[in-house]
Amino acid sequence: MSEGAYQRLWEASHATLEEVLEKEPSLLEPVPSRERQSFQYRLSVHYLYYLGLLRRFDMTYDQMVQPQKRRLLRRLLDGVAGRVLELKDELVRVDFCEIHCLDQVLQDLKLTPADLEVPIPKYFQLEQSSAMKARQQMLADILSRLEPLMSQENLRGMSRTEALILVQSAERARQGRLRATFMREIRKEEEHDKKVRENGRQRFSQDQGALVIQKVWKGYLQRKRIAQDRRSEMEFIGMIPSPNQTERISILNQALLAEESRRIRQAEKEEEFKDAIGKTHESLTETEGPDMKEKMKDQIRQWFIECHALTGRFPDYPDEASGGSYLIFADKTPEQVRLELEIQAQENKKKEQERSKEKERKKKKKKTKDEKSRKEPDVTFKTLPSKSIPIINAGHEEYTSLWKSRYDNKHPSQNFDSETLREEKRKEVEQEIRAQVDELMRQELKNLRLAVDKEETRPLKLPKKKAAKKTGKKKRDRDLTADRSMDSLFEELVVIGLIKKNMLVALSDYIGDCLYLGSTLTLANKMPMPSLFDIRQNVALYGVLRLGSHDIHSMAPHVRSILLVGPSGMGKKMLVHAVCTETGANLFDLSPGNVMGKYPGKNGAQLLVHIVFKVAKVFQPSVIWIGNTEKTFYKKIPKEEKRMDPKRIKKDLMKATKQLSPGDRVMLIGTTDRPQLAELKGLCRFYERILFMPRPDYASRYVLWKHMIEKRGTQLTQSLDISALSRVSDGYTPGHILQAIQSVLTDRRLMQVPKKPLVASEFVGHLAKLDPVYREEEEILKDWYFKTPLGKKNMKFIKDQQEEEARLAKEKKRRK
Ligand SMILES: Nc1ncnc2c1ncn2[C@@H]1O[C@H](COP(=O)(O)OP(=O)(O)OP(=O)(O)O)[C@@H](O)[C@H]1O
Repeated sequence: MSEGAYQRLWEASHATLEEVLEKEPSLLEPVPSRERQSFQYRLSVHYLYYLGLLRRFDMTYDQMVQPQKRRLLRRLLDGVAGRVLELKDELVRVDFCEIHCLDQVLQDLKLTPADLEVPIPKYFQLEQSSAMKARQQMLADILSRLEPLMSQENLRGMSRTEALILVQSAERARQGRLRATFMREIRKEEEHDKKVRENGRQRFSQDQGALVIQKVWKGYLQRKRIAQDRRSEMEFIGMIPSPNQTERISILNQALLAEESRRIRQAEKEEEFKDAIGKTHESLTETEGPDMKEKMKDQIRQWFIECHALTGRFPDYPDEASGGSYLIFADKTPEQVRLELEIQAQENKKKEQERSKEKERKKKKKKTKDEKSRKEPDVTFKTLPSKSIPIINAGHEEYTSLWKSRYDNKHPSQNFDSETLREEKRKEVEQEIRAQVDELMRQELKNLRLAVDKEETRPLKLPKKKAAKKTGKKKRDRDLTADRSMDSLFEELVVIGLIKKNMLVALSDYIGDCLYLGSTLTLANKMPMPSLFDIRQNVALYGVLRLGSHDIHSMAPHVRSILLVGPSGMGKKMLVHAVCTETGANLFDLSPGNVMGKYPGKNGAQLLVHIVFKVAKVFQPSVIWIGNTEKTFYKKIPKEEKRMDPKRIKKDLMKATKQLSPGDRVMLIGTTDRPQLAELKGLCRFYERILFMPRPDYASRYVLWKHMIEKRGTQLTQSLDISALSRVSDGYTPGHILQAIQSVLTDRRLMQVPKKPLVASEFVGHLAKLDPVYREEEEILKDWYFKTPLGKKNMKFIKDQQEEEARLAKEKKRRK
């Protein structure tokens, strides 16, 4: 695609954005609880629109070359991502759960399930800072240094006798196998001879023989032709993929190459632009600077004189904090400026008085409100004020005023626009020169006062520094490792095994299809369970988008920790690794098993948590993974685990997590398959979001089988009934499915596939050897989930709804 194509895409996105922004204020109006459904519908529509915008802005930002436009696009992209996260939070508040059935909205907007996918901005990986890359290199270096040591530890010596026995048994096995093959062949020959002797040879005439051969050959040819016709028809109607993959792959490769070459051009143009920024700044300072300086001085002098003529005294010079002499240039008379300054001082005083009064008033109000709410629960829905909308608005305005109505929009240039750059830089230079002029003019004003009014120096009004808040914040915690460098702490954590190298796996590798009938199930009063697709989206929203960019993190509602709950093999660990891969985050492993014995002693746990959080914050983004997190929150520690002391770090962990603030890109991810063993309150208080992962449904199992088999390098054929496999694998997790595939598709079997196609029955035997997720286990997990705060709310909401429906039905009956 060309620069023009991306320009058109950008224009189309802004047309949609304008529509959405117009409707934004309507979401802020409170809506009574009975209109919950329509409110949820409006929220969903906005959510889907913003998701689409995020996808398009990401594509345009990734491929557009013009550096000034890219800067604006980046702001818009981050703003829209922030808004998506805000809307997700709103949806959770309205739906009382982490999954949202958007199938109906999807249909109404004429979108496809692929539009529900949360796009991960490509710049997360492409624009990783040099510091992040250096850190990854450092980790690789340390690990490579440790590797020989570890492999030496693992290498167990072998005695001479043991080695001899091993070699002898291998040799005997080889000879045995040879002899067996030899004997089998002899036996076969004997059997064949015996048969010939018994039956005697069948005699055919020449014609009969020719007939037999023709029959067999023609039958074979016809069968082959029919299979070919059938295959090409299926390909034609799109039921099976075309075997000519090379053509498809070469087209894809070409597209990828074109994208890559645009990225290279981006880097070149960015370099040029950076050069131009410096040069423009210099040239403006040299050419226009002196003029600007003189003009400013004249204007300020004029102001001094006018003020003196009007009020009989020289004015106070505005201090630096309030913008210096810039205040005078904002189209105001000197009198107005002076008055404003005085009024401002008075207002500040008033505000402080009012604030203290308001606090008292609020306290009283809260009391009465509490009493009221106890009497009549009145639920209303409205969205919270957004942090990202002002940023999106500003970006949209900049686009409209600067880029929308350009004459060259049809064939836009990839070069930067020097006029726009000069305009921007002029403002900057003006500010710098104003600061210098202010300094000079303050001195001049002092001299004038002395010479004209014989006035000694007036005390300069310094803005009062806000008194440090006494209430609330306690003293900052003591730094236990103040004398250590960050690099040495990092190295220590790697050596000790608390920082690990994450497995490279993309979030898109977490396979799973979405639930297509969510709304229908809800209408039938059946609670839809999260699909693997929902889980992937939630991890993208809570984990990846928040950690990937500092700007998005500080804009989005703050989430410090998430908990993944599901049976073993559901891919919890895989998701943790995927978050690290997509965002380039460090992986800290604070699982109880891994923490055991590290930093022992009374204050060891405190030191451990302190170092981990310190390094995680400095080298952000970071993921702190707590596997088997139920152990850290055990209700009762089992006897056999007492030695491990799994709750050792709990207190310090909770304290340190609370201290994470917006902008600290550190996320705690807990994983567990037995949450019922932990104390519910502590676990739910610690983890802000809980994502429940039940076993996969039919649709997900279907795509899992298909993808996993294809990933092993085989083409699916008609002989393999994936649908049947998906049916019989009900109750099995993706981990089980993967295990079954790995056991069947050995290298040997893969080589045989062209001659002997795969069939479903091959997999069933291996699957049957594995233990599925039993109904009881799943019921326990579900029961646990409905005891969590959000689960409880959900249950209550459904119960209320059912009661309401029953009441309405009764009333209807009575009326009849
Ligand atoms: N949705 C999925 N798509 C592709 N692969 C998956 C999926 N879910 C799980 N897997 C694969 O299944 C295997 C098991 O997953 P993983 O170890 O992450 O599960 P887990 O839930 O953490 O298990 P445990 O609770 O036993 O630690 C991994 O190899 C993972 O790659």
